[in-house]
This record gives sequence, structure tokens and C-alpha cells, in this order.
Amino acid sequence: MTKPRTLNLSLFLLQDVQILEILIALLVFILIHSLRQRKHHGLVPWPLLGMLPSLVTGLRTNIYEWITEVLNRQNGTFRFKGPWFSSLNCIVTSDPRNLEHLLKTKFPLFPKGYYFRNTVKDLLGDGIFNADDDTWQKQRKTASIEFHSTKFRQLTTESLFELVHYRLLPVLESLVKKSIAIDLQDILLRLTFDNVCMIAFGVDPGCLRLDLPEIPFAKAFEDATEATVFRFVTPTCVWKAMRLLNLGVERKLKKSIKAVDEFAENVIRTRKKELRLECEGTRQRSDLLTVFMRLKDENGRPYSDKFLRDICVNFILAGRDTSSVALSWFFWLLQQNPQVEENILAEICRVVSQRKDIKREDFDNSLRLRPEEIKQMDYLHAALSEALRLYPSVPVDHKEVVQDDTFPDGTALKKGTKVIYAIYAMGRMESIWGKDCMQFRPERWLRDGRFISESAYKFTAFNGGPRLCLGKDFAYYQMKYAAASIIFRYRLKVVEKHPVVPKLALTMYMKHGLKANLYHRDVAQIQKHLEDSLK
Ligand code: HEM
Repeated sequence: MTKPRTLNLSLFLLQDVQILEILIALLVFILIHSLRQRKHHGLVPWPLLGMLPSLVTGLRTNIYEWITEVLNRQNGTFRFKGPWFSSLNCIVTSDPRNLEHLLKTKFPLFPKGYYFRNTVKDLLGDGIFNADDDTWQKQRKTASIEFHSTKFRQLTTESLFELVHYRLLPVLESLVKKSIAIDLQDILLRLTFDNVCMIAFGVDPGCLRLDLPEIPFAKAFEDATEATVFRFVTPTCVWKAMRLLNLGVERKLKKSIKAVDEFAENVIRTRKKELRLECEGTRQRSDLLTVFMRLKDENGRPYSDKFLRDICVNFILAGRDTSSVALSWFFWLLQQNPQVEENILAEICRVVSQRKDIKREDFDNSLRLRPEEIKQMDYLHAALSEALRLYPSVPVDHKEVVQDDTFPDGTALKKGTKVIYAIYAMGRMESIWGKDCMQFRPERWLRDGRFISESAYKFTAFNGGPRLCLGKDFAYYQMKYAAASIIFRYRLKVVEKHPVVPKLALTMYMKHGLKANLYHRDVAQIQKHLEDSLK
């Protein structure tokens, strides 16, 4: 009677041992496989999951630092393998030779592509950031003519002057008087939002006011970009299912897009009304939205409200977030590099002291910088470029391969491959910027005191080739004007222990803003620079 039981037990143990052996063999196989793969790709590809576990580690820390570290180990290019069920496979590169190939030499082979368009379509629609081919070309041409017109330049100079002197500085002054710590990023976002609306749609939304009003649109816009970025790190089938079932992040996205749409629709409705009045003989307008409203599509019909909505949303994204987050990182870097701030102050005093009939007493709070003076500020231009090198407003960008090709570094590219170019990582590579690549050193941009620009394929903060940022000149002018006006009057001190980290979004916001106290600039400090300038 005991025999069969012993047999059963032996059989059971034997089975157990076999399972254990199989498991050990499998583990050894995975380990060897992973180590071999790691040699090739720098990241461990797990069966079924691909390199997803490594990506998750990156997402839990600082994703941009993680990409930089992997790219540094892999000489500037690596192939990311996602799980078998996902659409995360892509090539990530920071090699300037590849960038030139991608953005200029073989530009037609690398559109934004179906995957990108599909992922951001709910938010950006067919707007310029999300368009290829004819749709892109038409918007680019129209916007380019407008951006380079004298009228537009005049409009941008005047609107910025008004915003800085009648809104930004009074708001800062009132906060200084009340000794209240401010979120500088929030204030700058308000400034650039009002500014882009004024130049792109001729509308002043009045975000930057003394009472710093709650702007539901701004919150909705931030939530929408954040949720859209989440789609890039989620398998397509998963986010599509979540969208269908209206769950989690997708639910939030839908809600925030609704608020964004309402804002854009309101702008379009108001403008249409104004255009009708214009026909009846009131004042003429010539902002970007009006220009598009006067155009006809390929069927000779006016553009649809949906397309006009896309144009609005894309220009807000282009003009609002980029300059304000760049300025926030710039002020954060100044805090750690007080000598750079001192040099900027010295430059402002030197440039202004060249005015005819300038008197010492003119160097006070009422001083208003002039456009031609802003253009002479090469050191400030260099310092902003240096901030954008280390903290590019668009930290990564995306293209898709439409025909088999090979990168100059030898990487084979199959049709349909997604290519990520890591702009943040490019700014921090020793191979591109030298041993001091991590230092904030505006001098690297100067020769004999004059600003010298870098190749767009090394310094890709404004993109390059046919899709070079259309607002680059305006952005520099805007950032220089706002920065110089603030630095001349105030000293900034970031609140102690305030965490400064990037947020995962389409543009590189500071996750917790930039909480700081402002103090009036010491008059003696200004007078000293003035004495030096007048020597
Ligand atoms: C520091 C400020 C800025 C930075 C770093 C910046 C950066 C960029 C980048 C990286 C792109 C390429 C995006 C892509 O194709 O995926 C881009 C495109 C563009 N930018 Fe800017 N930008 C800035 C400010 C502005 C401003 C203020 C405007 C307008 C008011 C503007 C208008 C545009 C437009 C219209 C495009 C689309 C160009 C195209 O696809 O043909 N940008 N910008």
C-alpha cells in the first residue's frame, strides 16, 4: 500500500526538479542573452518586454538624463526595442551627422510620419507642428511671409514693449513690495501667452494682470500636452483602448482638449465677427489668424473652423511654452552663475550708456530699453543660447523613415522606423561641446565679444533645415527684452530647497515651477557698471 505513494512522491519530486531545471536553464539563457544584447545595444532587452523595463527606470527618474547616459555609452545612436505588442521600437540619435542628414540632406525621406501625427492628432490636429507635405508647406509659406513682414516685426516690438512695461514690470513690482515669493515660470508663461495671442490672433487674453487670474485654458493646455506625451511611452493599442473606454489619462486628455477647443473656437468666432465689421468699414487687422481666414483651400473654399482651430492651438504651443520655459531655465542657471548675471548687467549699462544725452539719473526704474539696444546685447544672446543648449525647450523630437536608408554613422534605417533625435542629450555631449560641456559658459558662443551662431545640427534647440523654427528671431528678441528688463531692476533668489526638475511634456516645463523671491537691484551696483562704461 505504501509503494504507490512513494512512487507518486518520487514522480512528483522528479517533475519538480525538471521544472526547476527548466526554469534555471531559462534564466541562464535570458541572462546570457541579455548580457550579449547589452553589448550591442547598451540596454537589456527582455523576452517579450524588450527594453521596456529600462525605459520604466528612466521614466521614474529623469528621462532626458537617462537618454543622455545611454547615448553617451553608445557613441550617439542606439536602437530601442519595445515589447512585442507595442509600437515603441525606434532609433535614438544625437549624432550631428545624422541630424544634418535627417533635417536637411534627406529631408523628404523623414517626415513627421503617420505614428507621430496619429499620436498627437487629438491635440494638434493638422496644424503646422503635426503636418507633412502640402498641408505643412501651405502653412509654412503663409506663416513665413507673415513672420518676415515689416508689419509683423512692428507688431511684435510694440506688443512686447506694452506687455513688459505695463504688465510684467508692474506685476513684479507689486509682488516685490508685498515680499511675496513668485513662481517665475508661471509669470513668464502668462507673458508669452498674452504675447503670442496678440501677434498670432490680435487678441489680448489678459493673463498677466496684477491679480494673476486663474486661466482655465492654460491649465487645460498643460494637462493636454502632458497626457499627449504619455501616449508616446504607452503601447498604441493600450492608449487607444483607454481612449475608447474613456479611462485614466485619456479621460483627462479628452476633458482638457475640450477646454482648449472652447478657447480656440471663441477666438475664431470673435475674429469672424470683427472681420465682418471690418468689411463694414471699421479698423483693419493683419494678424496670422486673419491672414489664414482670408485664404482659400484647394477647392476654393475658406478654411474650416476646425483647421483654423488647429492653426491657433499650434501657434500657442509654438509661441507660449517654448520661450517661457527657456527663460525659466535661464534664470535658474543665472542663480548658480552670479558672474554671468553681473556680466549681463554690465552689458546692459554699457549699451544704454551709448545713448546720446544719457544722464546718470536716467538709470533708474523708468529706463526703457530700445529695440536697437537689444540687438547689440551679444553677451545676453550668448547666455540665452547657452541656457537653451543645456535646457532646450523641445528636448526630443521625432521623424519617420519613408524609404530604406542608412545614417552617416552607419545605422541602417528600414522604411517605417521611427527616429527620435535627442536635443537635450546633444547639448550635453563631450564629443560635441568639449570637456566643459556641462558648464554654463556663455563665452563659448563669443569671438571678440560678438555672438557667433553654431551649426543647427549641433545646436538643434530651434530645429534645422526646411523646418527650422519660424519664430527664432522673434523668440530671441522677446527673451532678451524680458530678461534684460528684469535683470536691470531685480535680483532673483530661488527659494531654498525648491526642487527644480523637468516635467515630461512636449516642452520642457519645470515640474514645480520656479519659486523665487525678487529684490530691487542695488543702485550702487548699477552705478559701478555705469562708471566702468563711461570711463
Ligand atoms: C525659445 C523659443 C523657441 C524654441 C526653443 C523653439 C523651438 C522650435 C523647434 C525645436 C521647432 C521644431 C518643432 C518640430 O518640428 O517638431 C520649432 C518649430 C516652430 N516654431 Fe519655434 N521655438 C521657439 C519659439 C517660437 C516662437 C515664439 C514662435 C512663434 C511665435 C515659434 C514658431 C514656430 C513654428 C511656427 C514652428 C513650426 C515650423 C515648421 O514645422 O515648419 N517658435 N520651434
